[in-house]
Amino acid sequence: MTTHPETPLLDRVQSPADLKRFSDAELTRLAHELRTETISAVSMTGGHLGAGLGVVELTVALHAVFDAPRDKIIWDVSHQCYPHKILTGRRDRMPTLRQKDGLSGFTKRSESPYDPFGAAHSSTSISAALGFAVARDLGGLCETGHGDAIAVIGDGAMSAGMAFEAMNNAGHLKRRLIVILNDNEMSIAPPVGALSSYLSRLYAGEPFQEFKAAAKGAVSLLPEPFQEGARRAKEMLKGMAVGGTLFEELGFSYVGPIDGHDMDQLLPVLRTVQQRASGPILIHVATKKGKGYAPAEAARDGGHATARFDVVTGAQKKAPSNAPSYTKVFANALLDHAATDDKICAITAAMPDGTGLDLFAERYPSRCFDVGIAEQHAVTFSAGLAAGGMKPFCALYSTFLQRGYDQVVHDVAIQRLPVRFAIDRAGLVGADGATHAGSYDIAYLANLPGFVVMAAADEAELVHMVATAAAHDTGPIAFRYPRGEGQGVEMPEHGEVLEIGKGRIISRGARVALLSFGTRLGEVQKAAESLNARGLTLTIADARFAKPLDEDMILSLAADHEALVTIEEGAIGGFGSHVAQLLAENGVFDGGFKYRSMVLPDIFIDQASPEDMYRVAGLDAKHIEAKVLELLDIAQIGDRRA
Ligand SMILES: Cc1ncc(C[n+]2csc(CCOP(=O)(O)OP(=O)(O)O)c2C)c(N)n1
Ligand SMILES: CC(=O)[C@@H](O)[C@H](O)COP(=O)(O)O
Ligand SMILES: [Mg+2]
Repeated sequence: MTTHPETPLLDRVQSPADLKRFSDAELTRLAHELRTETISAVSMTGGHLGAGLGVVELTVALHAVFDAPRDKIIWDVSHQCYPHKILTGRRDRMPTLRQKDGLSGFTKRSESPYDPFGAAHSSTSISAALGFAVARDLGGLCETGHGDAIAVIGDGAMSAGMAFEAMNNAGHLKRRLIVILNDNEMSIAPPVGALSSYLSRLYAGEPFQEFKAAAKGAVSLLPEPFQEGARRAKEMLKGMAVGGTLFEELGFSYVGPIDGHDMDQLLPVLRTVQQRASGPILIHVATKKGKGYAPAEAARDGGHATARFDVVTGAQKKAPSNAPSYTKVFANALLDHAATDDKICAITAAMPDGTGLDLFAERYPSRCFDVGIAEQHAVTFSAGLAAGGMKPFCALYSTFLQRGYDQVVHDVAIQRLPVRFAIDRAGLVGADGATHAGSYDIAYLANLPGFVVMAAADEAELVHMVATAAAHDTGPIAFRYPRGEGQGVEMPEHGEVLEIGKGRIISRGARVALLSFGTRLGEVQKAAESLNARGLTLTIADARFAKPLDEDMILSLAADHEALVTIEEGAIGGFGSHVAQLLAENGVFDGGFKYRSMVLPDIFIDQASPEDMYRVAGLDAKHIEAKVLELLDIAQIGDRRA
C-alpha cells in the first residue's frame, strides 16, 4: 500500500528561499514532512532510501541557513540527495526518479542550479568544494554567483584517500570551507577500518574550547529569534569532543559531534559557523541511516537501496528471479576454489554484499578483506598479496575500478603480478545511469601488455572463468560480467580451466560471422534466429578473450565469410578495436573484406532500464540484425528474402 502524506508546510516550498520564512519550530515540522515525502516518493520508484532519510534534518537546516544556489552544497556520492531534490524545485518530478528521461538518482549539474557538482562515486566532495572556494576567492565567474562552499561527506566516503588529499590541501590553503562529516557509522555495509574506530572515539572527547568561544561571541551577532537556539548550541558545545583531533592536525577547526536529527542543535551550530568561520571547518554530525522509517532502520544496510515497496509493511516489490545473479555465481564459484586452495583470498572495497564477497567473508574471514572505499589501495594491496605468494581475487565494480587504474598499470601489470580482477557490473547497469556504467574496462585493460581479459557470455562461462583465473599464475587476469540475473543456462558442477586466448564457435553458417564478447551473445542469437527466418544462416562465435585474441579463430572466420561483426558491451577502443588491428595487420581489409564493430556509442547514456539503455546504444538484437542486413545490402523493410 502506498500512502500520500499530508505536507502542509512542504506544500509551501517552491525553492529553498521559502525556508527562510519558517520559524525553527516550523523547520522541525518541515523536516518531518520531508521525511514522509521522501519515503512515499521512493516507495513508488525504488532507489537509495537510507542515506537520504539520515540527512533530512541536515538538508532542511542547510537550506534554511545557507543561500543555495549561491552557496554551493555538494553532496558526496549524492545517493542522499533526494530530500535536497524535493526542496529544490524537483518535488513534482520525483515519480520519474532513476527512470528514462526522469530525474537522476544523483546530483547532476545539468539537472538543476542547486546541484553545483555531480557525483555518484564517493569522496570527491571536499576537493570540489575546495575548488569552488578558491574560485570564489580568485574571482572566478559562476552563473549562480559565489558564496560558501559546503561539502557533506559520509563516514564511509571519508575513508578514501581522495578525501584526505583534499583535506591536506584545504588545511594548507586555509580558505573558508565548510565540511560536514555525516557520521552514521555505516557505509553500505557496517564501516570498517581504523578511521571508523577513531570517529567513534571522538564521541567521548573533551569540549572544543575555540568553537565554544566563537559560539559565545556569535550569540549576540544573531537576530533575536535565533539567539535562544544559539544559547542552546553553546550549552551543547560544552559537551563536545575535541582538542587535537586528526582534522585539527590537518588544519581544520573541528565542531562536534552534534546530533544531526536535532534541529535545535543543527540550526544554531550552522548559523554560528556561517557567521564566524574564517578558514576550513569540519562539523561532525552524528546521524542514523534510515532514520524515521522502521524497516530501513532495522535493515542490515540501513535501507541503503530498495526496490519499490509498501510503505506500511516495508515489503519490497521485486520481480521474481528466473536465474541466479552473476554476482552469486561468481561468489559460489570462488568459494568452491577457496575450499581446496588456501592461498585464494578476496578483496572488496566497501562492497561485500554487492560483489558477493559477504559469503566469502562468512566462510573464510581471515582471507577476506573489506578495505573500505579505497579502490586504489584495494588494487595495490592485491598486488602486494600476489607478490607475497597469495592468489588475490580483487572484486570491484567496473566503474569503481576506474579509480584504481594507475595502480592496475603501475603496480600490477608492469610487475606482471597475478592479481585476479573479478569485474562486476560490466556494461550498462540501468537506474544508476552513466556514472555507474561499466563501459571502459575492456579498453583500459586490453591495452596493457600481458593482461588477460575475459568476458563471460553466460553464468556457466563465468564459472569457467573463475576456474581459469584461479589457475593463472603468470600475470594479471580479469573477467567481467554484468549486473543482474544470468541467462538460466545449465550450470557445470565445477569450473573448467579455459585455454588462454581461445574462443569457441557456437554455430556454423555462411556469409556473415557474428563474434560476440560477453553477454550480448544472447542478443546475437536472437538476431541470428530472426535472420534465419529470412533464409540467412550465420556463424556465431564467442570470443571469450579480448586479450590475448584467438587470432586463428578470428582469421579463419574472416577467411570463410564475406563479413565479420563483433559485438561487445564496452566503449570504443576495446575488443572490436583489437580485432580490427589484427585484421588490418594481416591484410584482411586489403581485398575489401567487410568488418563492423558494434560497441557502446561515444555518449554517456542516462539512466533507464538496461534493455532501454542497450536499445539507445544500438546493441540489441534488432540493431544487430539491421547491421547484418545493411552489410549484405538487403532491404530491411518489406519481405524481400536474402
Ligand atoms: C569510489 C566509490 N566506491 C564505491 C562506491 C559505492 N558506494 C556507494 S555509497 C557507499 C557507502 C557510502 O558510505 P557513506 O559515505 O558513509 O554514506 P552513507 O550511505 O552512510 O550516508 C558505497 C561504498 C561509490 N559510490 N564510489
Ligand atoms: C550509490 C552507489 O554507488 C551504490 O549504492 C550503487 O547504487 C549500488 O548499485 P548496485 O545495486 O548495482 O549494487
Ligand atoms: Mg555512512
